[in-house]
Amino acid sequence: MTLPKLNKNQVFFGTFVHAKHLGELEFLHNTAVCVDTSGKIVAVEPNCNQQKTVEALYARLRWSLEDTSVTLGWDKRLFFFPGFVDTHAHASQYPNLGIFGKTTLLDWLNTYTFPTEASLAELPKARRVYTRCIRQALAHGTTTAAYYATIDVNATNLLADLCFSMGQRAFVGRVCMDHLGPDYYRDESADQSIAATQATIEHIRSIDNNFELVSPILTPRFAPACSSEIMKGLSEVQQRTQLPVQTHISENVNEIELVKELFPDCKHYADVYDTHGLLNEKTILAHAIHLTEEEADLIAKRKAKIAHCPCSNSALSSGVARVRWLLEKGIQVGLGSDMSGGYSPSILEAARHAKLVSNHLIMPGGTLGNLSSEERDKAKLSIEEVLYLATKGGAEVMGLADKIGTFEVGKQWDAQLIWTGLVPDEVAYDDFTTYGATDIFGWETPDERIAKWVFNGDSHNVRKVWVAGRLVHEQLLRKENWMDELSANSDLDGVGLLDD
Ligand SMILES: Nc1nc2[nH]cnc2c(=O)[nH]1
Ligand SMILES: [Zn+2]
Repeated sequence: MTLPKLNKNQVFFGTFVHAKHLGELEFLHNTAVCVDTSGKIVAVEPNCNQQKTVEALYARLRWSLEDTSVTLGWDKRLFFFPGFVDTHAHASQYPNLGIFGKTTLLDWLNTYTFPTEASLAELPKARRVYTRCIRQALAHGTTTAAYYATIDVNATNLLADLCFSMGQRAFVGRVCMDHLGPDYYRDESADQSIAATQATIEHIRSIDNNFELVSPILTPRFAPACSSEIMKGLSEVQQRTQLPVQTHISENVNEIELVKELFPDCKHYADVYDTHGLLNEKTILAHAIHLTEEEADLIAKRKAKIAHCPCSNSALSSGVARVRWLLEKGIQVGLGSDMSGGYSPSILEAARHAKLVSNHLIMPGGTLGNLSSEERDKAKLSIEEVLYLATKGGAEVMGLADKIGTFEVGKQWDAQLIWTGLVPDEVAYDDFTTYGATDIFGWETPDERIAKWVFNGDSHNVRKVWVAGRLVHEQLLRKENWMDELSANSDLDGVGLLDD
């Protein structure tokens, strides 16, 4: 199968905001973005508030009004933003979002994670979980995600099917782990694990021949859960297929000790992946918190990428990754929700958290607290920088920078239409209307509006979402009578939530 063509060309009018370079947001006002039937941007035209510019644009493209569908975003509460890229998410852990107690990585895996992942071998349950996971990700503006599924081939294939049918761009990985995991959740052998991975690759090829929307990704869970044989086997598959690879690195201090014990001949954690042929420009490494200088230099040399997962790193008290340090070494960095080490499906949440933990790093008592004040200011990430990581940075990490991440001719229309409430001139104290959590009064500068969205925005602000030109999410406005509806349907899930 391949993606069917759209039946119309499309033009989007309004304000477009994107980050073409680290630390810079570009605002394109009064602009039209034209998208052809393959979902590709073919023109980005300024001054389109003028009729004659629009007419000339249609003439140049040889498009007629009848063959073109139009989305108007002229309202000053609206702007288009590139779809978010989640470079690290465990779709199979979605039902556990927010559930982690006081655990840290290794006991969290055994207590919450492995039992949940194992339970998804039951396909109706997997369908329910994966459908909600994708729906929520799209509703939060995530147009592309690198997903871990489970060790189960059928459930992993189902995740790929759902991404394709719900229209999310995704890498889907069947988790490989033949070591240390519990008896009930472990591959039987390296050979079985590689054969199962191969089965998922073939399945994804059968639904998306050229991996246009959904691609397999080789997924050794992390070094402690993988034998040398499994890692070597996956490296051979990669050399044959050129597929991307995802895994974890240097997330937790106990995990690092375990890696030292298990691989005594390797110099360090990064060297484990390197000596097994898994450290290269197609590798996405999640976390990378406690890397040594030597490891970071090796990662930079191999051009491997890093998924920064600040919500997870805070939730599991893993530590704070030194993002500025990684970027200055020339390593490409994106953001990951790391559901459900992370508590939220939202990459906007990851972006704001990335900003805040970069502040924590340099506070007195923080890891870099002894730096000079000039160096400390430099280590902090700005809003413009975290929005870059959430979009173009993520695209680079996934090897998709030529396709997504910004609004430029030649890229795919992967976008979200953001709405920020505008408080009316007159508000009464007994008016209970809210305009989302981002109250815009109208006097804010464009940068300030973006800052308010980054710190208080959520899925309520995401009006529409497109992937490859296709509308994949549209916000349904809340019905006024939802309370009546709940009491009329008292068997609805969740109604008695507070009773027991
Ligand atoms: N955060 C996180 N780290 C891991 N390391 C190995 N497996 C996992 C996982 O599922 N989540
Ligand atoms: Zn993870």
